[in-house]
Parts: sequence; C-alpha cells; structure tokens
Amino acid sequence: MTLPASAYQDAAAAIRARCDLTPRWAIVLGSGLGPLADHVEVSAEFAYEDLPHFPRSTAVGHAGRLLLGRLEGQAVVVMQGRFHLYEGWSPQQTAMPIRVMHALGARSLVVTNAAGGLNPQMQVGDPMVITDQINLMFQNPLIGPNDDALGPRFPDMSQPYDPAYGETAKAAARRGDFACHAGVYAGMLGPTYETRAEYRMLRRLGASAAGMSTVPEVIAARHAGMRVLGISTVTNVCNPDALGETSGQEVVDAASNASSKLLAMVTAVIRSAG
Ligand SMILES: O=P(O)(O)O[C@@H]1C[C@H](O)[C@@H](CO)O1
Ligand code: HPA
Repeated sequence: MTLPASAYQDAAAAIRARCDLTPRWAIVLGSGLGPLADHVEVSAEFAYEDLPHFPRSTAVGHAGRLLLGRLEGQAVVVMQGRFHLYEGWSPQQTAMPIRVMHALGARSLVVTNAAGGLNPQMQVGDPMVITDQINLMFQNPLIGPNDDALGPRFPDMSQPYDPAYGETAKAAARRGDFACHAGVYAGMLGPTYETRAEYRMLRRLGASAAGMSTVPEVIAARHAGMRVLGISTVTNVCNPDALGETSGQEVVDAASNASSKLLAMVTAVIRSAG
C-alpha cells in the first residue's frame, strides 16, 4: 500500500496533540520483549489503531501500543510491537513508525528482535549486539519518491549500527556476567523459519543471526541520520546438522525469559548517552 507523503507527519501531529514530551530515544521492542516497557514511566499511551496511517499489530507477542515517557530519566518513545513484511505490510508501512518517532524528536534508535542463532557458540537466551545487516528481504522502504527533507536519495550504509552504543551494551553484559555475542543480522522475509539448507547458506554468507524484521527500520533510521543500537535475542539455535523444530510461541517465550539481559544493556546505553 502506498502511504501519502504526509503520513508520518500526520501521525506525529496526532501524538503531539496529546503529549508534549520530546523523546530523545526511540525504542522498538521485538517479539516477547514487550515487558521491557514496564520499566518506562509512561506519560501517554496510544493504541496503533488510534493513530492515523499506522498499521495494526498482528504478530504474536506484539501488543500494538506506542508509549511516551521516561526510561532512566531519558525521554523515550517506545513501540510495544512492530510491523513485519510477512504480515502483509509494505516496506514503507513497516518503516513508517521510525519516521514518526524521528519527527517527534528522537535522534537515536534502539531496535530489538528475536532471532535464530547461527553461530555455534550461541545458546537460547543469549543477546547479540548487531554489528551489521544483510537485506535478504529484497525489499526496501526507500523505494519510491525520496523525501529530501528527511535524507538523501542514496543513503550510505557503511556503518548502520553505532559502534560506541554496541561497546556500551557489551560492557553492560560483562558487568552483568552473562554471555553476549556480536554479529551480522540477516533479515529474511518469513513467515517460514529457514530450512537446513537456508541456515547453512546464511552461515556461509557471514550471518550470525536470522530474523524477520529490523532491516527496513534500520534503513529508514539511517536515511534520517539516526544513530542505531541493535540487539537480537537468540530464541532458537540453528544448527543445520542437528536442527530441531521451532514455533512462534517458543520464540516469544525464549525472548521473554531473556528480557532482563536486554533491559540491562539498553538502559546502560541510554544512561551513558545521557
Ligand atoms: O519482531 P521480531 O523480529 O522480534 O519477531 C521475530 C521474527 C518473527 O516475527 C517472529 C518469528 O518467530 O519473531
Ligand atoms: O530462526 C529464525 N529465523 C528467522 N526469524 C526468526 N525469528 C526467531 N527465530 C528465527
């Protein structure tokens, strides 16, 4: 579906009409990670269905709420649930909330997701700081007329994820004494999980985690010049030579069980950038 050029400004105006907080940080909570929002001192809350042009959350483990408030004293806007291409939304729709949060004032973005762990050292529940991404969705939210006021026609993607944010997140994991990996996120279209042959291919391509989100959001964020921290939670181990079955519920449960690690890392970064 094509969105009107003013879609993100319309949604931002509807939010501003009810809440004058200017968020510094935008946070996207992935599958099963919604409970992180319990730590936000909430000033205003919006159901996605009440916001103009916003898609509806249909994915399991995604509440479908936008919150404005404070986390660690910092003004934040939090997406409790995101949009995926596999739900039938267009790349523009999946990325539109990033532009809304940017229009509200956010200049840094935290993206979180549940992902399959391709690196043999990974265990369920381990976080992975995303260092780079591979767009295997073969779709891009910037297709179509470029909004020059937002960013360039041909955005640079040499460093989509901010190394300083990543180092701070890894330091928080060391302090918390839990395993934390760093690696490349492969964005897949879904909704099928990958076959053994596909997991094998992803390893050979240099990916450490496979997921079904994040890539369009990070493209939109970098287009607008936002600094990005990305963290995956490993919810299933993808060993092509001994692959077990995976279900959506298992993924959500594994991500929820690991959410305290994610909270420690995200709050450390937000605090340090204070
Ligand atoms: O929104 P995220 O990327 O956390 O969701 C992941 C990918 C799929 O939506 C789902 C698959 O289990 O979890
Ligand atoms: O193994 C996976 N592949 C793709 N997306 C995922 N989301 C959680 N686990 C996976």
